[in-house]
Parts: sequence; C-alpha cells; structure tokens
Amino acid sequence: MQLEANKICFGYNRKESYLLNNISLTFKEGEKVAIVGPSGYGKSTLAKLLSGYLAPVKGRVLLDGKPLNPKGVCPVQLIYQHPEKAINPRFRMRQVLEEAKGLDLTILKKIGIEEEWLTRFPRELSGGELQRFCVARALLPEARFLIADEMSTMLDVITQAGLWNVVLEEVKRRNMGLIVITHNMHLATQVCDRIIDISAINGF
Ligand SMILES: Nc1ncnc2c1ncn2[C@@H]1O[C@H](COP(=O)(O)OP(=O)(O)OP(=O)(O)O)[C@@H](O)[C@H]1O
Repeated sequence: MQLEANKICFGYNRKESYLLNNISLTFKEGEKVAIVGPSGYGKSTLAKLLSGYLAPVKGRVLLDGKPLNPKGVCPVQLIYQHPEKAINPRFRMRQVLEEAKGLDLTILKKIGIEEEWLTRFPRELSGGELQRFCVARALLPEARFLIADEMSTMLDVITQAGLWNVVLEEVKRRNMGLIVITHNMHLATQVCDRIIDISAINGF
C-alpha cells in the first residue's frame, strides 16, 4: 500500500501565492518518514491534506492510486499536537472510544489508559492522558498510515517514551506507514528511516 501526494498545491488565502506548491511525495507501508522544517512552512497543513481533512487546490492525494474515500473510516489517521482540539468536549472518554468502532481494546492497557478515566470528560484529564486516547483511537483496524503531528511535544520525557514505544510496536506489528512531523531532529533520526525537509521540496 502507498500514500502519495501528487503535485499538490494548497493555500488558505486564494489571493496569495500557495503555501504548499507542487508537492510530490510517496510513502510506503512499513516505512517511517519524518517531515521537518521551519515553523509556518506548512507541515501541519500537509498532514491535513494527506489525511483528507483538507482538499488540495491542485493535484491529488492518492492511496494505492485512488483518492481517499470521504465516507467511513480514513485509513490515514492523523494525531494532532493538541489532543483537546481532536476530542468532543461533551463526550465522556468511554463515548470517545466508542466512536472508534472495532478498536482493539488491548491497546488501551498497553498505552496506559486507566479504567477510571473512561467515565471522565476530556477537561478532567491532563494533556498527556488525553493524548493517549487520541493515539489509541487512531490505531483503528482500518488504519494503514499514521501521521503523528508533534504528537508528544507537550509531554514529559517518560510519557513521550512510553507513547512512542506503543506506537512503534503497533506500526511494526501491522506494517503500517508512519509519518512523523517534528522539530525534534533527535526524534526524527531515532525513529525514522527517511527525513524530508519541507523547505527543500516546496515550489519545485
Ligand atoms: N486554518 C487556517 N487558516 C489560515 N491560515 C492558516 C490556517 N492554518 C494554518 N495557517 C497558516 O498557514 C501557515 C502554515 O501553517 P502550518 O501549521 O501548516 O505550519 P507548520 O510548518 O506546521 O508550523 P509549526 O512548525 O509552527 O507547527 C502558517 O502561516 C499559518 O498561520
């Protein structure tokens, strides 16, 4: 399976030149790729395009040669830096997980989610606790590619290591593709097989 950005262009403001201009990239299953580059160069925007949250103005995002299906579970799952933005604040955590149908519940334990957190609302959990739910939820059976956009930036070092261990184990076990968006070059070199600098590929 492969995920491909085919000559994609995107800008938030149509009057100005594109933020992302003519980007072509290919990610293969089983591959771990880091996307790095200066702040504001469009890394998170690229993540949203690759996972179908935004549509390119030009070009296409293709999964095995076909556009992403807007219906049903997306095989490209995105984990945001800020978990509170990705979770319905009115749902208790049990309901949040119920949205992810078919989720392997053994992941909850592996990732360190405690039973008593399930009855709480998102505002009653710390950022790190909440992010564990977002990671668990992204590891649906249908997920073939995982995009971790600054997934662990706001967590302490021990929690970061624990979360990455679970993610890397699952990605390996299921031969998923992993795209890591980060400012942390140590993380990029430790975790990934390939590093792409967005400033070097934009506009060519
Ligand atoms: N929804 C939006 N509407 C308008 N402009 C936006 C929107 N989201 C992001 N931008 C702008 O697009 C540019 C790229 O943002 P993006 O978050 O993709 O960059 P980034 O490379 O991920 O940055 P960082 O490393 O700081 O997270 C920025 O100038 C940002 O202000």
